[in-house]
Amino acid sequence: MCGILGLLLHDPSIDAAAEICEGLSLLQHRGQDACGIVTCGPKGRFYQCKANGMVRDVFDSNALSSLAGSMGIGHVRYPTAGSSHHAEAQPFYVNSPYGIVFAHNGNLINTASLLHFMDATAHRHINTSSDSELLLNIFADNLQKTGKFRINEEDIFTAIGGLMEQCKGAYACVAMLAGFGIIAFRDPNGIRPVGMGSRKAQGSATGRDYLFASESVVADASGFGDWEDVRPGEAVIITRSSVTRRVVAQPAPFAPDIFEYVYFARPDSVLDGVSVYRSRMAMGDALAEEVKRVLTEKGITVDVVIPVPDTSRVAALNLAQKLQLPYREGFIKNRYVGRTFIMPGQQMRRKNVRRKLNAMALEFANKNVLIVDDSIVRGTTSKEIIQMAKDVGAKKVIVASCAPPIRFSNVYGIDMPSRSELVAHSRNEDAIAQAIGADLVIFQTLPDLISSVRQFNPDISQFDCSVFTGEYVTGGVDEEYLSRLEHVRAENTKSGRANGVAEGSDALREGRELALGCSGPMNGADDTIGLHNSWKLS
Ligand SMILES: O=P(O)(O)OC[C@H]1O[C@H](OP(=O)(O)OP(=O)(O)O)[C@H](O)[C@@H]1O
Ligand SMILES: NC(=O)CC[C@H](N)C(=O)O
Ligand SMILES: [Mg+2]
Repeated sequence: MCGILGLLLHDPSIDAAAEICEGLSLLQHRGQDACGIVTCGPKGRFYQCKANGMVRDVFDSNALSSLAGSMGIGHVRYPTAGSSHHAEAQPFYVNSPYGIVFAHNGNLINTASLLHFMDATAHRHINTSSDSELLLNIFADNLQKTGKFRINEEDIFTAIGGLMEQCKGAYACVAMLAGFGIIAFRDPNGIRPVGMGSRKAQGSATGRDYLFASESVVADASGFGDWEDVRPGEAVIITRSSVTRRVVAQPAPFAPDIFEYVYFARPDSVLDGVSVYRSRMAMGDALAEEVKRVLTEKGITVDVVIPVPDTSRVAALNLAQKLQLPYREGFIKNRYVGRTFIMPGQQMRRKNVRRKLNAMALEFANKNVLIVDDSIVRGTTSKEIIQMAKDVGAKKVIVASCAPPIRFSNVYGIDMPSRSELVAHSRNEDAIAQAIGADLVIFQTLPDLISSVRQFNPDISQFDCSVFTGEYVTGGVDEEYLSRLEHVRAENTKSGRANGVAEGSDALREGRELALGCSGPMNGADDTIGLHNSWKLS
């Protein structure tokens, strides 16, 4: 998952960079590997700063002060395609036509054919293995076809409509055209979120500032109101004089990814009209019923409910209240360690669960504990914390998951391409419990998960639940595709090790070279591309 952001301030004399940076820090939970900002300043010039690292590490006041201009876009990255090389940090830039910068959340599934089209027909060079660079070049190629000296909104809608015909997969995107404005669009199934808000501009009676962001939390924090989701298949173009929006895609089923509500999004965000917080409370309520049923059936009693910080807290509290059981924060989280699931490499993830969570013996000793987590994916977290709970004297450890068993690859922006790394793949519940060392594991049912979210917006008729069902709403993901994906991941893991590259290092992201090939960046660092870099790329 990545976070995207676009900002256009009404007053051209105010710089947007500091506020974009603030916004990106509110989206940090969506991507910890790399981040970047590009602004557009006087004479339509772009100024960029992007690098590997967290927002607080990449941007300091010097970097921000050299990002001139009252409009800009930003990105936090969690790679799913290509590698984690800094050359794939976003936003991406192309100088032709018009000067475009671009940032993407999601993942394309037809990169191989798009790459061939770029090479054989469009004759555009793709310099990295990132699917986002490819997406940008499809957009640029479509704009180029207008052949115009200056373009207008109609041309942009046509270009994005064309892109939506060509590109398959998940994409929520923001773009900026030099001296023109900012643009957001969302794939026809609306798999990934992006919304927009506005506020009264400082010192102006009628002027307004505009924001695009992956999540509404950014709008809340910076005083933007009138939050609205960009609709599936819709493009929104904001210039200093107008806001124009249009659905440019052929109708397709609206299917936002349900995993945003389970894990990815911040609880204080509202996505597609659903409060993430409320949906997690509902997940806890529904899971309580399932836990009660299973515990009664098995004749097991539980003494205490313990959440796995952070994401499961909301659901665990509701579950405990529903079951009238004590709720205890038995695991204390080191606030300086980020999310472990989105860290690169299994070794790093495993090590960081231990660094991040500490079990308080007092809350575990001689008790039957019910540990609640939002999801069990690779089982990295559960395996470690169950051992920790046992080490401090827990009698029985039962694990309850707010999500059903995850048995299938994600191809829409979560880095889970290979089924074999999922602990629930080819395992029933007893085998999962055994694999993670639990006495019992209880999963939410899929209908209960869906109704926990859908009850807050019945207009959402379906969700992308592919990680639970293996059904992919975009089509184009068959056994051959998935096997190839798994093969590529296995090969890359092997070759990374063979080259002596440490797991989790910059040079290796297991298996992310899907379809785009492995051509490295031509120039090593992006400061050769003609932008005004405020920061030397690491
Ligand atoms: O089974 P796994 O592969 O371990 O993945 C699932 C775990 O990873 C996530 O936690 P993470 O530490 O990323 O974030 P959080 O602090 O927001 O819970 C998620 O909340 C689960 O705890
Ligand atoms: N998680 C995402 O949204 C990733 C975006 C893009 N596919 C990349 O790898 O950079
Ligand atoms: Mg967690």
